[in-house]
Amino acid sequence: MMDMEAMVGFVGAGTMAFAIASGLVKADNVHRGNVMGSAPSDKNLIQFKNGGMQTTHCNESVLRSCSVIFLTIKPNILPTVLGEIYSLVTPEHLLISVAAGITVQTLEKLLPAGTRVLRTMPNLACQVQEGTMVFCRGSHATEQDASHLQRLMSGCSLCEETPEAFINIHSGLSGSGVAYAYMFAEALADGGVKMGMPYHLSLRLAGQTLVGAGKMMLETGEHPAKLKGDVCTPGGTTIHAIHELERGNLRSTVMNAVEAATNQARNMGKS
Ligand SMILES: NC(=O)C1=CN([C@@H]2O[C@H](COP(=O)(O)OP(=O)(O)OC[C@H]3O[C@@H](n4cnc5c(N)ncnc54)[C@H](O)[C@@H]3O)[C@@H](O)[C@H]2O)C=CC1
Ligand SMILES: O=C(O)[C@@H]1CCC=N1
Repeated sequence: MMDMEAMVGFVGAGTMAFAIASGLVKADNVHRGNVMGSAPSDKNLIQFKNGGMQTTHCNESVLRSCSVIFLTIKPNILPTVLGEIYSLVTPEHLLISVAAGITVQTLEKLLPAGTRVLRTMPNLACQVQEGTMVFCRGSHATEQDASHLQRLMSGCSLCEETPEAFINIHSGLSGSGVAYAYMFAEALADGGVKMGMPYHLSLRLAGQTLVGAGKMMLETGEHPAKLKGDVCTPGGTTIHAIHELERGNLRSTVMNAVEAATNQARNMGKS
């Protein structure tokens, strides 16, 4: 059982912060009134406000009010923001970074000695309780901290503890991967339009096709190659389409995309 009364903070109240915050609230793991997000301008706080969550322009207020805090700012401003809140971080805080590429070593260097840190990589689908997250522990984070995050995320995301090396790979596979899926959905819908179907119907069918395919894979536990085979009638429509996808190097292109994003996350961790 989660402590529903505990405050959960977000330093940075943008897209990813809102996705996690609303996922936690929808999963009934936190009361909406016990979520606090900070950002410099109102523009970025509006979603939090509309969702009944607390907002502030002051990162310090988040540190003073919450013990569990997601660091949901862009990687390039993380050092500046951690510098600003440094003196307010105490052993009571658990800091959970979602910043792509930023290593545990860098986070710990930027925070007071002994700070409990978890490094995570989520994806945007936390917002609809279908997210993925992997995380690793910093040197001072405890078993309880890891279980706390897993309980917190339960109901809005798959959440696995992994070696730190997998975090950048998960950025390439799933953090960014949802964007590849959107491109695939858009292309399916465009194909429908090309063949004469109205766009809105085509788009809804494309989205549901992705949902259904993912659900089949997870619920049956079957390998995607087997499920693909189930769709292919000999001499039928699907195998003709699959031949075209192979001609366009779909699988190799997707593997290259995961590699490119992973390498970019690794580079971001170096600078
Ligand atoms: N967008 C995504 O799908 C994913 C993003 N991430 C990570 O999440 C983090 C945030 O990314 P997004 O939400 O996409 O960016 P975003 O630009 O939507 O959100 C960043 C937020 O930080 C706020 N901010 C700017 N300066 C600040 C400061 N000095 N103090 C406090 N807040 C400040 C902005 O106003 C904004 O609300 C990044 O580190 C990114 O790597 C990780 C996985 C997926
Ligand atoms: O594009 C990015 O850097 C972030 C991390 C994964 C998804 N969005």
